[in-house]
Amino acid sequence: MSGRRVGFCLSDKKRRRMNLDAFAEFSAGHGVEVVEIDLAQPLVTQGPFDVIVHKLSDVIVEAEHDSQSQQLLTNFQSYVSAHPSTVLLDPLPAMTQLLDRFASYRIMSKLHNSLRDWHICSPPYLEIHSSSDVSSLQQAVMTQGISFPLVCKTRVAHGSLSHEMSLIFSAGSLADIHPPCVLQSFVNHGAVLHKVFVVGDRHFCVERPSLKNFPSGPCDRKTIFFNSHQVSKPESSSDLTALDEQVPCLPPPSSEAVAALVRELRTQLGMALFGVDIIINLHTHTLTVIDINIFPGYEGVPQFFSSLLSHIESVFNKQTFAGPQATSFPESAQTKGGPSAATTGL
Ligand SMILES: Nc1ncnc2c1ncn2[C@@H]1O[C@H](COP(=O)(O)OP(=O)(O)OP(=O)(O)O)[C@@H](O)[C@H]1O
Ligand SMILES: O=P(O)(O)O[C@H]1[C@H](O)[C@H](O)[C@H](OP(=O)(O)O)[C@@H](OP(=O)(O)O)[C@@H]1O
Ligand SMILES: [Mg+2]
Repeated sequence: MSGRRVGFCLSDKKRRRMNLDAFAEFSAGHGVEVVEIDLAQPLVTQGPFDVIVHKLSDVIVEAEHDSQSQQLLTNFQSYVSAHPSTVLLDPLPAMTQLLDRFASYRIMSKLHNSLRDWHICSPPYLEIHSSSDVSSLQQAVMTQGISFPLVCKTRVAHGSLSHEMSLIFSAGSLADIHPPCVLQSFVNHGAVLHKVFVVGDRHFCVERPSLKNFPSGPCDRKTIFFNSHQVSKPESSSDLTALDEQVPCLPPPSSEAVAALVRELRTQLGMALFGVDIIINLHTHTLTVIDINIFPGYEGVPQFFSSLLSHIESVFNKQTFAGPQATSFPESAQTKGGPSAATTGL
């Protein structure tokens, strides 16, 4: 793959979290040059690029209200429009939709239809666009079939504020929400989260800590405010994740069902780099999708670098054989997962 150039456009935090320097070294060993793109400088003087890998979520969200960020985004979009043979991982419209929980939860809510045979669903949820009185909220919650406890999450699905959420136990506590937000029925799942990390046509399942079980139904308990990064990171351990009583161990989600889910989401989203958070309903054993993330951290996936480079190379091959407009990716052979991650064929 000599002479191939891959541009990366990441925040400093994301660049460090991903260890881009190590990926650049790894890629150089395969004849692929990794170039860090400076959004503040003209891209045309930094290119050309065969592929651009980016996580512009910061810029996209800030561009809503900041002219400088809007200019950076416009510069980027102008370059991409002027260079149609440069493949974006992932396309901006696809990424933008996942920055809005209203949009991503609409996609999740359709899964039980498209994946009916696999008994895959997502919890009932309600979009709260603006503030209203508690009795109207209570009525809307009941009409939508949202059960208590429920989880309140910000509409914006990216950045530190997006991980601040709350567990609400009764109608009276609906006064604690701050619209715009979503209210999603809480599902008891034994404090185990299954993170599915997708890289092109491969995916890896990683178990993580998760919120513990709570008694179903409304109860007179104060709202619990928490940050999701205190709950479901590999090292997360708190009163919120420690089960109050032992429950039977649930089997992990079937690899066939996860493969069907990933196939469906890849088609729906048109993306190659995303994460899906799955829990298993303690009572029905239903595979329940609670979240979708763009370009996640892939922590616990030792095959991330090789899978990302393999996917980038599949894009190169597609470009070579099908001309510069090609952007869909071939299925590729699977490799066995590492000790902490499992891959299943698609
Ligand atoms: N409907 C739900 N039922 C049960 N637990 C839930 C539900 N929604 C969220 N949780 C718990 O809260 C945690 C964070 O939720 P979610 O993944 O939506 O937040 P997030 O900030 O988007 O997370 P991240 O971006 O880190 O994946 C989950 O890992 C899970 O432990
Ligand atoms: O853009 P943000 O900060 O929302 O991206 C998060 C993402 O939402 C997930 O929280 C990632 O965690 P995992 O799903 O566990 O991979 C975060 O990855 P991290 O490695 O930075 O914790 C993203 O930052
Ligand atoms: Mg999540």
